[in-house]
Amino acid sequence: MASSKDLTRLLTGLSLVANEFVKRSSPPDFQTLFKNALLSATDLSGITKGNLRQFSNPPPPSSSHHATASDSVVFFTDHASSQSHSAAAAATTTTNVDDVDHLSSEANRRQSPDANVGDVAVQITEDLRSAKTADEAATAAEVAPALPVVRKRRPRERKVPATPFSRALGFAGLGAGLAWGTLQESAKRLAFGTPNLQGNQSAFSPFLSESNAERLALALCRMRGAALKIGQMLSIQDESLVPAPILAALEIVRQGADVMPKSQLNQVLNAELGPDWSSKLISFDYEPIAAASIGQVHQAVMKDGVRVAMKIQYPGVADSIDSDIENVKLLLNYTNLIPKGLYLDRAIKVAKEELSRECDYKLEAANQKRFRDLLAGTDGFYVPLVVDAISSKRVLTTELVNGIPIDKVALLDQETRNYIGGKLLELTLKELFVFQFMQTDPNWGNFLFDEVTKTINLIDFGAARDYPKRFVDDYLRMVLACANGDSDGVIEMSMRLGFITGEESDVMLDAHVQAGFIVGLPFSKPGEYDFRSTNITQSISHLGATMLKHRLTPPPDEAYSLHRKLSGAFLACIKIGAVVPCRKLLLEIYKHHKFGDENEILSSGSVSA
Ligand SMILES: Nc1ncnc2c1ncn2[C@@H]1O[C@H](COP(=O)(O)OP(=O)(O)OP(=O)(O)O)[C@@H](O)[C@H]1O
Repeated sequence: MASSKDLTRLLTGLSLVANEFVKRSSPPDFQTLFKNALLSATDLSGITKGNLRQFSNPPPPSSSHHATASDSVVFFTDHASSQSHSAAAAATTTTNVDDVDHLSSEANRRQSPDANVGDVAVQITEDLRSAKTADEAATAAEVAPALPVVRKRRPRERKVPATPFSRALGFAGLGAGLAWGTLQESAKRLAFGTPNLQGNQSAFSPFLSESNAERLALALCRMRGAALKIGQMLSIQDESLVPAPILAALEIVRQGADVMPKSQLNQVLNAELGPDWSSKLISFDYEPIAAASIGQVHQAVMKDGVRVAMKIQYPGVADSIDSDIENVKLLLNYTNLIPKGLYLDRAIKVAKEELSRECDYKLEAANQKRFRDLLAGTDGFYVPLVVDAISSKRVLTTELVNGIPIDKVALLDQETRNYIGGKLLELTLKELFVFQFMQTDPNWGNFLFDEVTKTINLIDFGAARDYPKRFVDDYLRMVLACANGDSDGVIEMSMRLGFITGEESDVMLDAHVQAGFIVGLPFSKPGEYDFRSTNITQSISHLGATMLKHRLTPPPDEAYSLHRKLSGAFLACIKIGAVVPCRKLLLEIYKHHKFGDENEILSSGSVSA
């Protein structure tokens, strides 16, 4: 029902604008302010405005460069400079000659000229929709729950709000828009009654209405940066736990952000790579293959003919991580949706650190090279090469790879899905327990399955981190205790790792141990674990509420990214309906693991296969 609390929310949203005024020593001129206010006002009425992408070709950057008249691809055809620039690129790049040769041959092997990732994914979805034979229909029915009906959004071209002020204003507009949506929904419920959705969904607050969820999603797509990243993290959730309208809105967020206009894109490229950046390329496609949370990705062809993906960071997002997250926190606070036991401040601190690392593409390049080395001898995985000569702190150029994103492999045959599920779990266990270095962003788009080579192409290493040896040793002991149903072992290791203090109530300890056993279930029995018939996520969510209520300490810092990744790996197996010999994979790791402190063995628990 419309209440004074809703009005307070509306005012809190608007007060963000006022706050920003007070904080700023030099307020913007009134014309800009008026324009921004208008933009926010437009957003209040649905936040759905924005120009659809229309790529008109600009005048060529110099006389030696030519734009095609037909589409978004611009060709740079200066032959003389092509040779010298190609040589310069080869000289400055840190990849060695073997790597460059390898890059060319790998690229030829992997890049089928006409197909791109999106096409394949769309094709699969189309196949599902148009299944005609009984077999196809049966397969479609089998995978149907794994593919929610998604409303496709046409990408909008909108400038990234790049200054702290324009970003704060965007959040203020969103805050006010959400409050307005809440008022509308409350009024609707007053007149027509609370909608009777399935399960307990009718109990959701009017804040979580369908229109508010969509409003939030579209605003995040326009803002991009840290806020969108958080939305995308939330979007990787089990369908059975999240109400359908919210899930649909989060899917919008997951599909990608709005697109930077060409002028803004060129500004970033010139500033990062110098005005002659195009001299290293044969062509550059101004239509992005993806608009992600922190940057958008474009295809280009290098002078040696190799196709590459250039990830170009949105301006201003790196400098506004702190303020973006504070604004998200403000929004969350006045929704009253955050339970106390979430220790939001701690989670926010960790998120800020992770996001600032992700904005440093030099760090990402280093992570990617490290993973490439670590996985060099492992069958079934491929990490694309980094092209240092066309990379900087805000631009990352890597070899272009093909593949179907993991969430879209549901229509492939069972054997292939089992293979992919097994490979994903093998990789996850290896990263943590063998490499002690993990890519912690479980976004399904980061794993591209190439059907021809049966290889999972891995991309996006911005969120990679090391785990200390002692943490890894104890975590492995804890996972084994969970798998073996050993409650003393779970409690002992959880205390050592900092998940509990030991002073918790019996209710909390019991919930903690039960949650551990549920997560350990796939590893508990010899043979194959069938992720198609699991209810891990539902069981955990019941215990989660108890744990949030009775928790005495936030989880250790390492746990945030780690648990995001582990649950991402499980959810991927559930989503694709894989059947995986989980215990065998775990015991294989355990058998070869060298514990740092050999004397300290797990108090109980067997390692029988
Ligand atoms: N080397 C590549 N080959 C093919 N496609 C790529 C490559 N690099 C990036 N992409 C495409 O661009 C998308 C976004 O790239 P990436 O995940 O690296 O960006 P990000 O900003 O870290 O994204 P996110 O917000 O998902 O974390 C990928 O999902 C993929 O579709």
